Amino acid sequence: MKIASAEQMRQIDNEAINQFGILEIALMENAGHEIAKEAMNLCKDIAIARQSYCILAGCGNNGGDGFVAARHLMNNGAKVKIFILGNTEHFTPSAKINYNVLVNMKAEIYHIVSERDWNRLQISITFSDCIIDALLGTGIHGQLRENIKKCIQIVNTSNRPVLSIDMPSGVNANTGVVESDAIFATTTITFGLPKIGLIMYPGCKHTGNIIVKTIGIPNDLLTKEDIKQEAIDEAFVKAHLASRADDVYKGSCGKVLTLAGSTGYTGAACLSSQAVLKIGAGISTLISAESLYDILSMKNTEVMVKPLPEILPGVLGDSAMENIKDIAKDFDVVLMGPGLGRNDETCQMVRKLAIDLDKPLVLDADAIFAFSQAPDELKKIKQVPILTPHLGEMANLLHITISDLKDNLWEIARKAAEYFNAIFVLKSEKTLVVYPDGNIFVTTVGNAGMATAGSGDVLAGTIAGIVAEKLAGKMSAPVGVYLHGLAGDLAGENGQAGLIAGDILLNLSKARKQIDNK
Ligand SMILES: NC(=O)C1=CN([C@@H]2O[C@H](COP(=O)(O)OP(=O)(O)OC[C@H]3O[C@@H](n4cnc5c(N)ncnc54)[C@H](O)[C@@H]3O)[C@@H](O)[C@H]2O)[C@@H](O)CC1
Ligand SMILES: [K+]
Repeated sequence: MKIASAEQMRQIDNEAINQFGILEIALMENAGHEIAKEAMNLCKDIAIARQSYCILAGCGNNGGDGFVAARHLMNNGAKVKIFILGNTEHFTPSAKINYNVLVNMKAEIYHIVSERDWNRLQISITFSDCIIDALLGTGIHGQLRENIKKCIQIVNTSNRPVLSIDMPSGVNANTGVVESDAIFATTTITFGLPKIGLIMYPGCKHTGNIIVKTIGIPNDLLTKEDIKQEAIDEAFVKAHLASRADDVYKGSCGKVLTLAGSTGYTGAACLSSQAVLKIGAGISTLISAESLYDILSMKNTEVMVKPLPEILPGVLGDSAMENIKDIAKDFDVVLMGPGLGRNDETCQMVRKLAIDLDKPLVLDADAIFAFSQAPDELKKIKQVPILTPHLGEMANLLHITISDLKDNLWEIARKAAEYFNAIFVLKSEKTLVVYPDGNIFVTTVGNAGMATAGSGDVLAGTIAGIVAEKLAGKMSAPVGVYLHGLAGDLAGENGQAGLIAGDILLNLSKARKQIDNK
């Protein structure tokens, strides 16, 4: 499913209204109806006449959604109290209409002004079965006003179920940034498309379950090409990863040549070349500097190891280059970089190989470092390469600081992908896959336990394996990112702290089965 910024969502709403002729009030009605249904679902263990709701509303359309929900809940027989924060003179027209309806229905409405109002709010929250958060949606701007902040703090310490409307109030819809406070929701019901801030940190920690309702917005608007962000979720992977045929043989399942490892870093070579097989490719061959051959062949059984002449103990350089080019002819994909080392000659070899080989390439770790010494060389690569930097490696490649990169991550990543004509898998707590055409895919799986040595090596091998198997085509990088994250989540079921890269490796086939089976 695509994900939208606040501006894109506003644009979609406007087009639904102005081009398709759907009234704003109708969209709000649909939204409010869905909210009421979900609220009753959250309270389904309580008889409807005993259900008690506390609706916290701002004066924008988010509050308006809350007013419609209040009406539907009242009509169903639930007890509803509505608390309004903000200046009612600033009601949006649609919020005002629905507020007036509630007044006509003699709904229990309180405007939070005095200390007494705050006390009443506190008590109502304590005794409610569900709080509906209709304070702020995509219209948040600037620092939170003090009354909203105070209200959020009361909700967050109440220990009651919370249904947030569109966004957990306080989370920036464009970035996921929480400036000061934000509601921690049990469920967030969002409209049209999920907003970027629901997917990114720290916003994603505030959402609880996310439910998306399209509220009658025409599908053409929700799938427009100019919305260039998409979540990598189960549906995405199922749509893009074809099933393996029955009549395959190892050669037809994809062959990956891995150039990885140096003295002290044989583990990186093993993890990446083994991940190639564990994710499903048929053949994995690892190039080794000759003095590492014994250890690498001891550590690998299914991966074939080819020793080549070295320039220093455990270090590959010019002397291996022609051999590698020759060997690579038989492979579908070349993966370079995990633990390969940063010797000048190694770096030069990596750059020359990447430019000369007319093959799909996955460049990780030290291969990315090699290009940071001459970034423009990346543009000479014949096919669109996949680079898998973490934020530090990306900043180093672009010769900027990590904090500058973080401040404007999406824009910088988009520009870099376009400039270098490369696919960037930007590894962080929310890994992004950025394409030269500006499309960004954001993963929805993975956990903090995966911040562990070797996790990136497994990812590089996973992606190379998926590219080689040719079942996910242009979407191999996001599919690989998802399967790696899912494998990490499966491994994390036994505890996230202490999860090691080998655990992710072991769970790759299970992750893939989970996608194939469902
Ligand atoms: N436009 C549409 O067609 C639809 C909009 N919908 C709802 O409308 C929402 C967006 O509505 P709006 O654009 O009116 O915006 P919001 O209702 O999200 O926020 C605007 C209100 O919040 C206040 N506010 C903004 N920043 C604040 C801050 N830092 N501290 C305290 N108060 C602050 C403003 O004064 C204003 O009252 C969506 O999130 C969604 O819930 C839905 O009704 C579906 C249809
Ligand atoms: K909200």
